[in-house]
Amino acid sequence: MLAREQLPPAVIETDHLTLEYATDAGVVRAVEDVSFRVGEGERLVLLGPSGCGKSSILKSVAGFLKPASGVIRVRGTEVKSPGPDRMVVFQEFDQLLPWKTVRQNVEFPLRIVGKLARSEIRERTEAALRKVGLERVMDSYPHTLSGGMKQRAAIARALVTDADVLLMDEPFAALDALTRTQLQTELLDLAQELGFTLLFVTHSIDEAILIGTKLHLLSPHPGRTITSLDTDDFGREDIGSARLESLSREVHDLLFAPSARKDILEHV
Ligand SMILES: Nc1ncnc2c1ncn2[C@@H]1O[C@H](COP(=O)(O)OP(=O)(O)OP(=O)(O)O)[C@@H](O)[C@H]1O
Repeated sequence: MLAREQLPPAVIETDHLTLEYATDAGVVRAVEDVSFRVGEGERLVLLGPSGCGKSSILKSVAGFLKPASGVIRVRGTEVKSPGPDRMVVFQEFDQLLPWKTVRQNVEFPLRIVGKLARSEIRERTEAALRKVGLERVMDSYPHTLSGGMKQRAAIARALVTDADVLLMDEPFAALDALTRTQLQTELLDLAQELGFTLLFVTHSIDEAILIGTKLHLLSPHPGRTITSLDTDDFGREDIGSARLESLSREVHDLLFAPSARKDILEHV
């Protein structure tokens, strides 16, 4: 465990976050009293069963859902609305508009902001596409790209606004196992190369261990913190190893076998 002064500077912090939805049947509490901290360049994965509030937390960090209580800060400033510093990458990268080229898709957020000259939009778009290695397909349409290239385009679209915080909500959930593994690896390469800070949601334990430098485990509805785990020393070389399998089993028990929690938490 690092002393607080050795931790990388905080990028995202939630402090006793509680999230609720008003419905016709009354108030639904989705998340209760969840606190976590994501440092510069860290990848924190929110992991928990369906309905525990992972997407709600992501939405609230993005600025689309106001806390019922508690605070969210990004680089020390309270989040009150969406901002260009943090971008959401949705499932299967389906925010890419099929009728626009890769270049047009990536420049789209800059056009919406509407403050930049055409030449600057062009320069920034091309720089973002070069960063993710897509300069060759700038003028292609999304349906002609591989899954990996679509992911790169979606990330370029986030980076073009100078966002250095990416929020990803189960981006690989609907993909076949092989493509999923390939995209997980690509995401890790990009994260290392570009150094963005990542908040990632999944309900796959293996994916969480592979992608995350930290896991934040949530209990079933309403989501409360079970524990946080440091998984920085697990990487792609551990895929299929006994070490990863053993951690994966422990995480499974923490999530789904409350009776096992006490023993496990005593030695993690
Ligand atoms: N717009 C909404 N209105 C009312 N209730 C909602 C709304 N969105 C989510 N909820 C409820 O909040 C709880 C948490 O939902 P959320 O989608 O955040 O969970 P999740 O952990 O991301 O689930 P999954 O893994 O299935 O995507 C659920 O009980 C859900 O029914």
